[in-house]
Amino acid sequence: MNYTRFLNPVSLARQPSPIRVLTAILARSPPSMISLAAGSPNVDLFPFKEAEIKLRDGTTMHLDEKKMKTALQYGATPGHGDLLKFLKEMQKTLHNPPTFDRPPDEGGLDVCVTTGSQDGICKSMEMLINPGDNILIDSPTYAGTLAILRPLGCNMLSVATDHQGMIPDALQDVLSRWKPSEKRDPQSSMPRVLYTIPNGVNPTGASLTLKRKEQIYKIAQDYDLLIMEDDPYYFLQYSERAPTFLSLDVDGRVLRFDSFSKVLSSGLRVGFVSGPRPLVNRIEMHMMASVMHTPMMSQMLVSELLNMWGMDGFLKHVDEVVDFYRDKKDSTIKAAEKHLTGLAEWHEPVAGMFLWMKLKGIEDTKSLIEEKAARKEVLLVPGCAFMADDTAPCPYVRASFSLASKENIDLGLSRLAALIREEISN
Ligand SMILES: Cc1ncc(COP(=O)(O)O)c(CNc2cc3ccccc3n(O)c2=O)c1O
Repeated sequence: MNYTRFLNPVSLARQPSPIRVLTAILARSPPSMISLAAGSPNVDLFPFKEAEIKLRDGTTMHLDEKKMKTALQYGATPGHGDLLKFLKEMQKTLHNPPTFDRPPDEGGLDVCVTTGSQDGICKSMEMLINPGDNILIDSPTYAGTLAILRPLGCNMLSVATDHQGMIPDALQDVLSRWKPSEKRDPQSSMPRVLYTIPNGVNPTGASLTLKRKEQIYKIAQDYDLLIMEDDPYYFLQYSERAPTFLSLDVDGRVLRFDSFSKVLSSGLRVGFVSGPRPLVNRIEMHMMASVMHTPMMSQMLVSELLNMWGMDGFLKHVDEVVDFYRDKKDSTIKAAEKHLTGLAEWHEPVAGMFLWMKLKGIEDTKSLIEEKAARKEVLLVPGCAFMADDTAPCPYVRASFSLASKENIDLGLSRLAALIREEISN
């Protein structure tokens, strides 16, 4: 893979920070090394000494003085060592990437902790995209990614999706404007990046089948596309976890974004990007210049928990989380069938926390939701929020079933039904 063709001038201009280089040298030096280099504050002056964290399962996690000092001090940009080690083992166990043992300059797999997957996606788009570039995205897609892309001035080429995610034939149709051979023409306007959410799509709740992933990966090979696999709902799949693009990635063309937000904590802001070393290295240099690293306290809490639980313990917790969301999904579908049959259409989600509904007889849901629904005391997200063109009418709404009680989901959907009846009778 020629990774340089994917990098924009800003990313190509990035250099490792001299201070971070010294930090890395110090990290691998013997205790006899005398450092007069880093401008790090003296941790003995920090007021925080140690911590006991009570877990819901009745156990306790203890941050002793040594761990507390590490958690309170500057750390390495790629992430806290113990956490990074666990994450790399996790990727090997769950995805067995073909690039795992490849040399770094040949696209060997690397991992960098990010401040939520949002941070990784944002830094990656700011590494890859130039104003005027064409980029391929799911339609509909995550509003947070649209918010990243809009200011970059690129052309978002929407690829149709259905209840099984991105449609490979639709992707091929969008790309039919170009010849695959144009991948060798630096002046070509052909897209270089494909962004997709493979599981529990936000907002549709759809998941790509393995067959579709294989078809999409083949198209990405034909046109030399990078695949950005944004997968925060990977651990929220209601049935067996499907193979990922990372597990198919024989070329080193996948940047995968994982997140602990849906299973451990969203407020700790711990995610991680996995992908070819030449690309992850550029993200790290951006991280050095922007925030230096994801907060060490957050990383320490996640690292201590994962290393205490081990992979089996973590996946046991994931199973409990999946049981919760599957049960909430079931009660949401029951309520939708009870109140919205004939008024709306939907597919049953197979992962995640969202129900995507098309309201019948209503051309655009924006004013219905933002003005009238609020008066009925029910809040959803209008479908236009998930569209590259958010000015076009959109008959869809997204309902999230993660927080509301089953009773309130039932009441909320009954209020939505009353609202739809009023709207279509006018
Ligand atoms: C597909 C996809 N990719 C990346 C992310 C970011 O996850 P993180 O940075 O790892 O925590 C998300 C998070 N999605 C949302 C977050 C959110 C936060 C406050 C309020 C509302 C929110 N709504 O509605 C969301 O959908 C996502 O759905």
